Amino acid sequence: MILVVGGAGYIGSHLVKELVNIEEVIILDNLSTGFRSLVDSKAILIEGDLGDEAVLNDIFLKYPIKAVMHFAANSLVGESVQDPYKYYENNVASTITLLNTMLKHDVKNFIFSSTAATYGIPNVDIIDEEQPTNPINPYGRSKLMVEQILGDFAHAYGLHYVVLRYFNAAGAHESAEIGESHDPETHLIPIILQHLLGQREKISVFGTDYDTQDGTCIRDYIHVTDLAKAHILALQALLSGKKNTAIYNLGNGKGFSVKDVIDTCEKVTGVKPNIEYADRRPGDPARLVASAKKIYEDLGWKAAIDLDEIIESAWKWHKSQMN
Ligand SMILES: NC(=O)c1ccc[n+]([C@@H]2O[C@H](COP(=O)([O-])OP(=O)(O)OC[C@H]3O[C@@H](n4cnc5c(N)ncnc54)[C@H](O)[C@@H]3O)[C@@H](O)[C@H]2O)c1
Ligand SMILES: O=c1ccn([C@@H]2O[C@H](COP(=O)(O)OP(=O)(O)O[C@H]3O[C@H](CO)[C@H](O)[C@H](O)[C@H]3O)[C@@H](O)[C@H]2O)c(=O)[nH]1
Repeated sequence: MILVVGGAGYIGSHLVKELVNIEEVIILDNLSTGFRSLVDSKAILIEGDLGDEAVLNDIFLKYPIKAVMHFAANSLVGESVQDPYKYYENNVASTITLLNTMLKHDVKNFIFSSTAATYGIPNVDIIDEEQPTNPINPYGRSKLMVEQILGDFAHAYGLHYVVLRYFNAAGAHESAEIGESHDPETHLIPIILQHLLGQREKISVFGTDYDTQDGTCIRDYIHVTDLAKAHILALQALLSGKKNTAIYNLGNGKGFSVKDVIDTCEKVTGVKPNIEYADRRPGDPARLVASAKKIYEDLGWKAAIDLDEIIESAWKWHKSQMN
């Protein structure tokens, strides 16, 4: 049985949809940003907080948990600058409670959702895991702190872990039963699609004077189902003893500018957008593109879904939400 913390959220629910086919799944989620409706009916959902030791103890006593996959976090960069306590409390302190309780019950396999934000502003075009980590906001720092804690816990307590640093997660499940639901929504692709469905007046492009080909920021968009598959390979590597500790980037290895993404959305949907060119959003690096070579070499994982398909899947989901 696998415990998925934050399994009612966007990325966690997509992982659960794949994982229920091969393992029994129990989800712990406080539904602060997640939704009961995203949870697969084959999984057990416990509504509770990951910082609540009593709830965690009950779970580890009652269920034979082999591994924990930890998606739960607050993850809005701007909010983390305004309210760092919330981020260090939920993303770091509560994660320590989770790790400590796991270890007390002799559960030693852990998969952690980290982020490209741990790299800060990189000075290379393609980022591999050897690049220095230098996060520029409390959100990125909270994730890097947990990565460092995992290293120390592995050394001292024999914890086995895989850290997955996602670049820009996007898209929806092929069934269109689940997809990206954040409230408020801050991510580029859902914002564009909501606009094209008439739910927003316009799209604001944040910054046109970056040192990139068309002046807008470049990102590496990765489909949630590709992310889910990487988690399953990481889980199998931990459970089989093939890997004890590892850090991997998860991305497509291809960069698309904000303008490229808007153009692709227009092509996929056939709807013309209303675009406003606005100032830069604070804290945005000009370019974040992954090298995911390491996880390919170690576990054979490679992203399979390209930007057109990512947007097609997201469009299908957003249209289904209109009804
Ligand atoms: N979305 C992205 O592009 C992206 C990129 C890099 C990393 N990440 C990381 O991936 C993870 C999942 O992101 P997401 O976009 O699915 O976010 P999300 O907000 O949709 O999901 C997070 C889930 O965790 C739950 N949660 C939060 N705090 C909790 C707590 N204290 N106890 C129990 N449950 C709690 C929420 O209710 C929600 O269901 C996060 O850790 C995030 O930092 C996301
Ligand atoms: O309305 C919008 C929304 C976004 N953007 C731009 O589109 C790009 C992508 O922005 P997103 O908000 O979709 O994604 P981020 O790259 O900011 O953030 C993602 O990557 C980060 C790592 O850098 C974190 O991990 C975070 O959780 C994750 O969502 C950025 O240049 C942003 O400025 C716009 O121009 N207009």
